[in-house]
Amino acid sequence: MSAIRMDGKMVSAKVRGSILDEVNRLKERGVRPGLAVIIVGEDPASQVYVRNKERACEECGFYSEKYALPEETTQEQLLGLIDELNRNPRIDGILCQLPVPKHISEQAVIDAIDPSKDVDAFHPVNVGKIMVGNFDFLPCTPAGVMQLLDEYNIDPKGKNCVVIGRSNIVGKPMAMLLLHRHGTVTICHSRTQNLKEVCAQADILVAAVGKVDFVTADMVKEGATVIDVGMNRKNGKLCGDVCFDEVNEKAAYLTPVPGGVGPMTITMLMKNTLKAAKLHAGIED
Ligand SMILES: Nc1nc2c(c(=O)[nH]1)N[C@@H](CN(C=O)c1ccc(C(=O)N[C@@H](CCC(=O)O)C(=O)O)cc1)CN2
Repeated sequence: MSAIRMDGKMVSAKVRGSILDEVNRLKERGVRPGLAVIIVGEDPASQVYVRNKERACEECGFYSEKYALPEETTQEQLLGLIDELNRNPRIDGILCQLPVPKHISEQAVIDAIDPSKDVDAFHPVNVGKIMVGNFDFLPCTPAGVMQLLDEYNIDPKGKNCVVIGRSNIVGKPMAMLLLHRHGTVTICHSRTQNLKEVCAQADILVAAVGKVDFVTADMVKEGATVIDVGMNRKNGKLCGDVCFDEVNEKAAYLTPVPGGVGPMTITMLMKNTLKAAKLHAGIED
């Protein structure tokens, strides 16, 4: 039997609808969430993501500003812009699309964003808050995965959860969020021994590796939930880390690429921006 597809587009549309409702209510109190999106250089995939973030802002009734800076932008110039946006009261959320060009330090950019406007939740202050379980914002991709699990009534509590990948953006925070929900979590990476065996024990398997067809059916437990966070290209076509057709026959739940975690990432950004606006306006949840 084929796996149930976890439909990120459908869940996103639902969440964005409820965000728009809340934005309409906030309008009456003179509050409109504002997001500034910065992109440096011409990376084609980043341009697509930034365009989709602008569209999501429109859909949710947010105010937005986009800063498309040339590849040669210096780190000083970029930090100068972030400093201005930190002080701009119309802007509740700031993000710089990653990756940035090599001559710019990604960490310096992240560190420069006011933690109260860090809607990516990449700033060390927000990372620390997530560690202790007392956070304002959750990183968008892991938060999107958690929302998808909730929508399909998949509770990580007491389950074996395996995350493949240990990036600061996805792998590490993903593991933390599953742990907060009482999952028994293992993080795997390039030096993990017996990777196949470890993955095959997973009730919930999250692949965030960035390699085409990395997760094959023999790595998947019968009836598992498989979440594909990969964003790769095979013969020009977008695909994830999971060998979809074969894993589809073994898993109980599976996210497609495209249409799974990706749309959720942008929707969670909207959720964080709404939260930032409410925090700045002194409105409790
Ligand atoms: N500042 C940030 N940079 C990056 C982040 C991030 O969360 N913050 N994550 C990724 C890219 N990303 C968001 O920025 C992202 C990736 C993919 C998608 C998405 O919707 N994918 C679609 C397919 C889109 C396409 O046609 O290419 C899907 O999976 O259906 C959204 C956001 C790295 N950088």
